[in-house]
Amino acid sequence: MGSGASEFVVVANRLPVDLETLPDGSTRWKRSPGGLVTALEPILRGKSGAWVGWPGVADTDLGPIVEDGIELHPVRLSAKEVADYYEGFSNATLWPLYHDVIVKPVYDRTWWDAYVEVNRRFAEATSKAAAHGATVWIQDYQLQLVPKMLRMLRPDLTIGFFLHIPFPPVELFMQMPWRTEIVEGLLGADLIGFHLPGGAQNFLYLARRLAGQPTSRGNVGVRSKLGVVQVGFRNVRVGAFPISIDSGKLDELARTKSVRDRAKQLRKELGNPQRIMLGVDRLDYTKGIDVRLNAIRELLEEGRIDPAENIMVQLATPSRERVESYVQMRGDIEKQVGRINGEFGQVGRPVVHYLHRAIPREELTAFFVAADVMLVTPLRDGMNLVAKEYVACRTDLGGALVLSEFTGAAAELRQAYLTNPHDLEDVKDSMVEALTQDREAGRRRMRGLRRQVLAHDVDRWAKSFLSALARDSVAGAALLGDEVQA
Ligand SMILES: Nc1nc2c(ncn2[C@@H]2O[C@H](COP(=O)(O)OP(=O)(O)O)[C@@H](O)[C@H]2O)c(=O)[nH]1
Ligand SMILES: O=P(O)(O)OC[C@H]1O[C@H](O[C@H]2O[C@H](CO)[C@@H](O)[C@H](O)[C@H]2O)[C@H](O)[C@@H](O)[C@@H]1O
Repeated sequence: MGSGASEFVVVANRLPVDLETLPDGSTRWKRSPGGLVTALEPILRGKSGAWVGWPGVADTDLGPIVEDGIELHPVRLSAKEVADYYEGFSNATLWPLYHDVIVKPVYDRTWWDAYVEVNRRFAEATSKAAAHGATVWIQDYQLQLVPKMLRMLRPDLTIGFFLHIPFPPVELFMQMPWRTEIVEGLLGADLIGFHLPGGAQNFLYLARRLAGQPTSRGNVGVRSKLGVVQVGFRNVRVGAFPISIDSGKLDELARTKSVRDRAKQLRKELGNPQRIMLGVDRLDYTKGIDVRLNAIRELLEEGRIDPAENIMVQLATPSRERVESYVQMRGDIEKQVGRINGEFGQVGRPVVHYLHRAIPREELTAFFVAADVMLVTPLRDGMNLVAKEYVACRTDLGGALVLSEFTGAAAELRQAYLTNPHDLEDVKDSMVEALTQDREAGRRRMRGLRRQVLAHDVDRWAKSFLSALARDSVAGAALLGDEVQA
């Protein structure tokens, strides 16, 4: 297969923009949801590379286009492939399996066939876009077979892979009927990145057990002490690179007069309550939106918070709306919101303000600035960029972050009010602590959080991964890894 022109290629299930069809039949590009796009878009813009991905709608044939300075290579998916590969295998098999089986994963052989087929198409499209000797960075669980497929097509490429969601413990991963194929697919990369050392360790163990490859045994560090898997003559390195946000840019945006004025106005529109709690999530069962709503309801029932003075705003971006577990969860959450407002709200003064739509970035920033307590309560989350965004927006050192221990972000944001989302009493106590925190103590916590988020931004994440990828794999392994043992 011939080579293309791009020296640096990002490959992700989604392009950074989705093609949207308007009611009059015309189309326009709209930013894709989720943290992966938030993180990668600024990096690619700075590198004039290419992005291979799905435009978000089925059965659309599009040639390469340039959008906002990024060369986009759309990959076509049929409606059946969207159902089987994206909604099915990616989001009803892998997503729940990798998120602690919060929902039972479905193992369907036709979905697996579609996953293989679509991964092959992504590998072929990437092979066409990448120049000889280019660096290719493959993203996330939807494309775990692409590294091996691409290496077979293009042995000249340097291939990195990053997993944005947790990599599960061996006991759970072993459920997967195609577990060996997935591990071998990933081993096609030169460097495999995870958010946390735990994910990297889980993978090393499985590479030994399922692929039968010798691996290093020592602990993997954060951006250091990479693990190594020996695959024939190749050394595949494995490491932890916690992702982040463009903290400087968000800090700047949060300081603008328009955002600060809008934050004040939002407080007024919400009835100037003493405390505003905020949740911002894709509407996903991993995010623990139900956990925080249950906690609020019980706190109200117990009289520990006053509904006239403590309100909550939940911004929920629509997500994976045709996947059964998402349909059901939306119904459950909307019922919970209705119940709380029915029991504790007043006419014109609900306790929970719930919006099911995407909010423009500037408006979202104003919500972060306006909120006294940010509620981030996932049952499991790879990282959770929202937690970091809230911190970056608190230029005034105000606010408090309640953060689930089961997010990747909790490993870095130690001054948050950390909580176990499986323990409702603990969540309630953390919320009350955050709502009633002493001003000075709160400022100290926020100062510590901001130090972490501003020093470790998305640029540092990308540079740490890409510079490790650039290091010669043999010499790099000797320098960075532990001794390799069978
Ligand atoms: N502009 C905008 N961004 C949103 C909205 N809801 C969530 N996001 C962004 O989507 C990203 C979510 O990332 P993360 O918390 O890591 O969770 P993920 O959805 O699982 O990727 C963050 O950058 C959020 O700011 C919204 O309504 N509007
Ligand atoms: O593309 P969708 O199916 O609409 O889903 C949106 C994205 O969700 C996931 O995001 C993850 O990546 C974030 C950045 O690393 C991380 O902070 C978060 O914890 C993850 O859940 C998913 O991994 C992406 O592939 C999706 O595009």
